[in-house]
Amino acid sequence: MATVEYAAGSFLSSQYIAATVIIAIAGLLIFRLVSGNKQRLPPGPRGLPLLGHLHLLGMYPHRSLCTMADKYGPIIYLKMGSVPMVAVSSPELAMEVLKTQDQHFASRPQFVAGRILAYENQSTSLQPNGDKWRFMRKVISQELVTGKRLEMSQPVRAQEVLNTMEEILSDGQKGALVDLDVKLTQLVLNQTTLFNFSMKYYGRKRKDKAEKVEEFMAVVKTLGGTKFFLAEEFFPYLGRLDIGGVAKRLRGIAHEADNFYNAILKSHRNEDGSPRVISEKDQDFVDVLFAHQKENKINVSDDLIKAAVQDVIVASSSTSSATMLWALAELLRNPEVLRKVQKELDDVVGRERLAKESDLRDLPYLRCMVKETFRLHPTLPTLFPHFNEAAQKIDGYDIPAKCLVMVNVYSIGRDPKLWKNPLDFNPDRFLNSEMDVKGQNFELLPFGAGRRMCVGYNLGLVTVEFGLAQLLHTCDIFLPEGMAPENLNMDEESGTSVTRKDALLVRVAPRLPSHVYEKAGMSLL
Ligand code: HEM
Repeated sequence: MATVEYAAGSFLSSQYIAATVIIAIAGLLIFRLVSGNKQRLPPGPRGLPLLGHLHLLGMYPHRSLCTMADKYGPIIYLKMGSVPMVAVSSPELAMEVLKTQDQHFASRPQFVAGRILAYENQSTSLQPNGDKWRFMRKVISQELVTGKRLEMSQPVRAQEVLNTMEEILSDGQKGALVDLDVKLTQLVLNQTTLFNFSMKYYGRKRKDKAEKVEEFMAVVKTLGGTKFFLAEEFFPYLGRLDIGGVAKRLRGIAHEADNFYNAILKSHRNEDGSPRVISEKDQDFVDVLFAHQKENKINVSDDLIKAAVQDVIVASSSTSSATMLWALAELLRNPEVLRKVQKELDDVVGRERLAKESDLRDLPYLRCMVKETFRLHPTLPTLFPHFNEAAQKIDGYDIPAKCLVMVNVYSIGRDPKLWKNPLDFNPDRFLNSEMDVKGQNFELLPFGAGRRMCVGYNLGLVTVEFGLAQLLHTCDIFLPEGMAPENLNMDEESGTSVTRKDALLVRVAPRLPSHVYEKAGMSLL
C-alpha cells in the first residue's frame, strides 16, 4: 500500500510538475500576447526568431532602411537580435526625435566595440547623456571650435591646403594620375592633428616631429573603417565566445592606439608629469584638457582625454575628406556644374590671386554645391544611433526603453516627395532657398540637430568649403583619359562613415598664371 501510495504520490507529483510547466509557458505566452497587444509598436517587416531583422540590414543599412521606409512608412520597428531599433525617415519625425523630444533621445547605446576602442565609451560621441558628456561638448564648443579659435587657426589650415594643392599640381605636372583620396585624406588628417596636438604626419613639408607615421595611419584607417556592430552587441550571451576573434582584434588595435596617445600626452607634459606651460594662443586640444584636469572640477582622467582626442580625429577626418571626395566625383560626373563653380571662383576671386577663407561668403554657388553633396551623400547617413533610457512614444507608437533610434537622413535627402528629381546633382535647387545644414531644416541634416548635433560642424563646413574652393580654383581636374562621366564608379564603402569605395583618380592641370603660384611659395615640380 505504502508502495502504491508512494507510486501514486510520485505520479501525481510529476503530473503536478508538468502542469505547472505548461501553465507557466501558457501564462508567459498569454502575457506576451496581451502585453504585446497593449503596446502599439511601429510597423515593420516580419523578423526571424532570435535573429530578428539583422539579416535585412545588409552591407548598407541606410539603403536597406530606405527601401523598408518605402514599404512600411516613415517609422519602422526592427529587432537587432535582442535589441529593439526604430528608424525614422521623414523631416517631421526627425524633428520629433532631435528637437521636440530631444531630451528623451539624446543618449547613446553603450557599444561593446566602444568599450574596447573608446576607453569604455568615454569618447564624446559615445558617452551616454550625463555630466561628462555635457562637459566635453562644452569644452569642444566653447574652447576648441569657437569663432575666435577658428579665426586664429585659419593660417594653419590655409597653409596645409596650399601644401596639398602644391603636391596635387606637382604630381599632375608629372603626367601621373593623382589619387585625390590619398591627398585629401592626408590634408584633413594633418589639419586635425595639428589642431588637436600640434603635430602633422603627411606631406613633403611636414615638420619632422611626428614619429610612427605608418602606425598612426593604420590605426586611424582601422578606427574609421570599423563597423561598430559586433555580434555580441545584439546577442549579449555570445559575448564570451568572441566569434571570429573580432573583439580580440579590436583589443589589439586599441592597444596600439593607446601607445600612440600615451606618447602624445607625454609630449604635452614636463618631466615631472605636470602639464607644459604654453601661451593660450598656442594651446591645442590636449593642453586645454590638461588645464581642466588640473582644475579637477570634473574627473578628467588621462583615458577621458585620450578618448576625446581620438574621437575628434575620427569624427572630423573621415567625414570632411569623404564629403570633399563625393563633391568632386559629382562634379566630374556633372561637368556643367563644375564649370559654374569655377566661373563663380573666377568672377569673385579672379585669376591673379589664391582664394581665402573670407571669400567663401561671396561664393553662394559653391556653398549650394556643398549642400547638394551633403543631401545626396551624408557621410553619417543614419547619424550616430540615438538611445532612450525609458519607454517613450513617437507619432503615437510605443518606443520601448533602451531602443536604438536611427534618423535616416539619407532617405530624407532622396525623398521624391521633398525634392524634385532627387537623384540629380543640381546645386541650383538651393540658390533661392534659405535652407542650411545647421540643424534648423529637418529636410537636410548632414550634421544632425539638437543636443547631439555635430559639435564641430562649423569647422567641418569650413574645411570642406575652403578645401574645395582652393582645389577648384587652382586646379583643372579631368577624368582619366577615355573615361566617360557616367562610368565613374559611385559605389559606397560603409564603415564608421560612408565613403567612396574606389579611389578618385584624376588628371590635373594648373588653372592660374604661374606667377600666382610662385608668389604663394608653391613649386609645381
Ligand atoms: C563634414 C564634416 C562633418 C560631418 C558631416 C559631421 C557629422 C556629424 C554627425 C552626423 C554627427 C552625429 C549627430 C547625431 O548623432 O545626432 C556628428 C557628431 C559629432 N561630431 Fe561631427 N561631423 C563633421 C565634422 C566634425 C568635426 C570637424 C569635429 C571636430 C570637432 C566633429 C566632432 C563631432 C563630435 C565630437 C560628435 C559627437 C557629438 C555628440 O555625440 O554629442 N565633427 N558629426
